[in-house]
Amino acid sequence: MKTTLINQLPKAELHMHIEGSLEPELMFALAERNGITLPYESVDALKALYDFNNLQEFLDIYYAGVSVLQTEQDFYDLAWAYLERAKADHVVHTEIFFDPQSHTDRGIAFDVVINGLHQAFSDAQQELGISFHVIACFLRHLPEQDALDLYPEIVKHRDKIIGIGLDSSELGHPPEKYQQVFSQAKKDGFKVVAHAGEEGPADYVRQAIELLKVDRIDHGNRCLDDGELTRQIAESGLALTVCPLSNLKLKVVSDLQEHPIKDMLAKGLIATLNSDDPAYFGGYVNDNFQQLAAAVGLDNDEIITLVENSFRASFLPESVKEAHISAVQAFR
Ligand SMILES: Nc1ncnc2[nH]cnc12
Ligand SMILES: [Zn+2]
Repeated sequence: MKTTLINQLPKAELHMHIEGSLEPELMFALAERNGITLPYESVDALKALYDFNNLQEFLDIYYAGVSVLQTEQDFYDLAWAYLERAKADHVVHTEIFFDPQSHTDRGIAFDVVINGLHQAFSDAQQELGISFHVIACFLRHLPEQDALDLYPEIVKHRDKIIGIGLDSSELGHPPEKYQQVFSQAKKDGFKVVAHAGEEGPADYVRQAIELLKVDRIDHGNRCLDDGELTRQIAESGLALTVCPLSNLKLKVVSDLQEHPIKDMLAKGLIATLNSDDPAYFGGYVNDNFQQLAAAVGLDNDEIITLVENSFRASFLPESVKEAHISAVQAFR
């Protein structure tokens, strides 16, 4: 049974926005705790809005939702809720994104955000046995100067942050816009990743690789439009963090049966499966595996390869990666 295999496999999750794990029930609870009135009548009224035609329609709701996150405890509770779900899905390592500007731009101190998140992840490492890395993403719809202004805060917390990323509205905001801050981060020894080729063209994927020198590509679906680029990515071993239910909900694919995951694997790409914004897209990582497996007919070998890839593509030390990969190989 695929469901049993998927549930039992120890896995890493490499593309999950912590703000995108804010379930409607927690949003309402935090709103009440902080004396905030949400512009939605009820949890059900909010959920009814989770019907998106594109990335921007989702982002508008996602940025409105973060208004309830005010204190260190709020960020702790948000992260802890995700970690309990991750544990249930047998996630043993997670590399999560957060969007600092979505908080600092409304007056929440960077320290409040990172300290709350870090405490939850440290506690989870002890109590739930889940290791973690944290990646701070810049919002690409904002000017690069805003990212440069924020960057010293990230450096100040470099003991808690492994890398920087690039997310938000992709079309019209190509990776080339962010070369300065990415080259500085690279020089400073941070890992660098970028969302590319989710809605944007294959050329944005090429820019992320050549201009930002990314260590991993988030989404990357549209690289498939360019055969030569796809071959280069496969040859270089650069991994893609693919998010099937996100692709479906944001209409990157019109039907899960049309998801290009098999094509990606057949072309030698190191693809991984992830939940992106699970509270908004209808499923955590195992739901992504299960629904995709059912839709495109993934066999056991392909499922195991995708899980092996999750460790291979992680920023864990090589020896730790190898130990996780051996544990996964035992399922072959
Ligand atoms: N899927 C996604 N694409 C771009 N930015 C995001 N921020 C949160 N989820 C995102
Ligand atoms: Zn994402």
